[in-house]
Amino acid sequence: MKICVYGAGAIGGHIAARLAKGGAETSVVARGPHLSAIRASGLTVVAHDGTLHSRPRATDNPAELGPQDAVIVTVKAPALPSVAAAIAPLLGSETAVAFVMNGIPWWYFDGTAKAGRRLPELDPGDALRAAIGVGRTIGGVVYSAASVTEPGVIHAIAPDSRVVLGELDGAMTPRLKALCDTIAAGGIGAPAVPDIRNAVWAKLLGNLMTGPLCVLSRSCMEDTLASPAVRETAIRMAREVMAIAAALGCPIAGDAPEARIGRSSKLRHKPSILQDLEAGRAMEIDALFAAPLTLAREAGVAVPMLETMTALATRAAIAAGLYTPKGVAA
Ligand SMILES: NC(=O)C1=CN([C@@H]2O[C@H](COP(=O)(O)OP(=O)(O)OC[C@H]3O[C@@H](n4cnc5c(N)ncnc54)[C@H](OP(=O)(O)O)[C@@H]3O)[C@@H](O)[C@H]2O)C=CC1
Ligand SMILES: CC(C)(CO)C(=O)C(=O)O
Repeated sequence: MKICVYGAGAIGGHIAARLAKGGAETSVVARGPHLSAIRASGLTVVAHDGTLHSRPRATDNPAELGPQDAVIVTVKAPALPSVAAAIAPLLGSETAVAFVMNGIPWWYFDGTAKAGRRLPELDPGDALRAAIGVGRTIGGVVYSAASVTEPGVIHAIAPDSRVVLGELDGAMTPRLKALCDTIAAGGIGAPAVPDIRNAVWAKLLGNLMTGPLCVLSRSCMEDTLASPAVRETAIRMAREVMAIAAALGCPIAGDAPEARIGRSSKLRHKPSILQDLEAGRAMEIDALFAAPLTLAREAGVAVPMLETMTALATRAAIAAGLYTPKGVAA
């Protein structure tokens, strides 16, 4: 398959490395010093199962790459309008576009009975909807703990990295299977699921139970969760996320919050939203904090711990000049 990873940072770079390893015709859209390094020396990913080195075609100009079988979008949410503005040359009549990101996605209601509903802050001006369209779109989440440690070099430390993909209407289509198989050929899990919104909420659980706390502590998950009181707070936040997800018909299966927090507290990973704060990059407040709480309020689910912690973390983002409230999170 001919696949372009759009925004080959920590997550996209790791996925691109897996695609290349699995034999896909891989290209990346990147920019700045990271792009220069990939062009000069290739992409290096230090992963739990060894170091992957590949030389994908790399550019900041999608027109150089032309139409793809699939595009995997892995930018941070605030960069999505720039993707909408530039993605056209990558799209042929059959190109699928998978969004592999954290948070409530722009397409959340598409493929459901509430298909007309929008969360405008996630796709301002319907730019993605117009440029890409719902028909091309595949939903995705990723389990990973990755960072760009120097231009061209990514450390992906989680031993169980996986990409979960699903069609918006739950169909098990050939294009979905082909994309999952191609990613899996590179040595990471890539299950296709019939209930991608459940996967979105299951992943959000991880982001919401540690993200706000780590933003406040400015520390990695292990250090943040070292205190029993903080761990207890994280467990209460996890229970609140589970309550929202259940109320929305997307129950989160799997381990109890205690076990999840136990695993997180062993990771010396700074959540990507903290990486953004430290690097002075626009933060994914709308997708990770504001939109889930909007949905909680609409569903009538009380989430006092999440309200407090996300409000404080949002305030830190505003104070750092890395987030401008659009109404819902103010
Ligand atoms: N890092 C992690 O461990 C995890 C992250 N996630 C999620 O995955 C998604 C991606 O995160 P992550 O990989 O950490 O983010 P990164 O910032 O590491 O990667 C995004 C990359 O996209 C580039 N980019 C943005 N806009 C453009 C553009 N218009 N043209 C070219 N390149 C562009 C960025 O460049 P620049 O740096 O110049 O802005 C950056 O290199 C997010 O939704 C995140 O929440 C999910 C699980 C774990
Ligand atoms: C914290 C983690 C690894 C999982 O919740 C994540 O998704 C992130 O770094 O953004």
